[in-house]
Amino acid sequence: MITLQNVTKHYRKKAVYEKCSLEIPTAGMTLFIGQNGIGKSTLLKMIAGIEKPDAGTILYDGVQWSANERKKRIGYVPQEIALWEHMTVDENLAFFKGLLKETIDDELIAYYLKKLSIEQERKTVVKKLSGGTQRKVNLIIGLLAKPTILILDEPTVGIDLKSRTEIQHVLHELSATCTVLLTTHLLDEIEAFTDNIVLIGEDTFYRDMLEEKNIAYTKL
Ligand SMILES: Nc1ncnc2c1ncn2[C@@H]1O[C@H](COP(=O)(O)OP(=O)(O)OP(=O)(O)O)[C@@H](O)[C@H]1O
Repeated sequence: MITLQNVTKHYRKKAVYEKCSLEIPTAGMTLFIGQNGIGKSTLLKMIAGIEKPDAGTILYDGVQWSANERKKRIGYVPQEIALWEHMTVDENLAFFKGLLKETIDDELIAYYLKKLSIEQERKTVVKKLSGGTQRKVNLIIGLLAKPTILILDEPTVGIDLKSRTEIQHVLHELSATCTVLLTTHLLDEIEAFTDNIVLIGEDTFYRDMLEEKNIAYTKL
């Protein structure tokens, strides 16, 4: 269980979270949904340890993790592409592997490249790849450290249906052994990943939509 206890986060005068508490199961996949600007990315960044809450505590299976533990155990895949664009896919993978102490082995990397249909692109420089392919490489980078928690901020934004399906399959598979947390604005993803949905904010559109589709959710 990932537990948020009385978490408060402000940006200048804007209160994004005010004494918020939430329990997120570590089994399976959790989707965070809600309108633009409501605080989904902020929440994921706080769980990943990239942003610090102003007050409150985040516990991982009942304990607080040090910055080092979070770095070791949490894979974070940002919304924006975080790759070296003048380097090839293989060079990027080697570079990011080099920053880590323990990583997944090359066979597993080859497995993900194949599952995501990008094994032909290994020698291509990133700037020549489509946005969708870059996003897939971004995802594999997030998996390199063998995370026990994988956090993805809109992992399938702006990519075609086939690629989205491939990413969804990989995430489903991963969620059997790893906690997967992600944000999405896509209805088909909300319907496909109904393990655990957290609705952020008060907008009734989302609540009505989930209730109409009979999808259970937790409110934050
Ligand atoms: N570094 C920052 N400095 C100042 N304000 C910020 C910062 N990061 C986020 N915010 C503000 O905090 C609020 C929540 O932002 P956040 O990015 O978490 O929302 P979101 O739900 O992920 O949005 P979207 O769906 O558009 O990605 C927004 O009002 C945003 O402008």
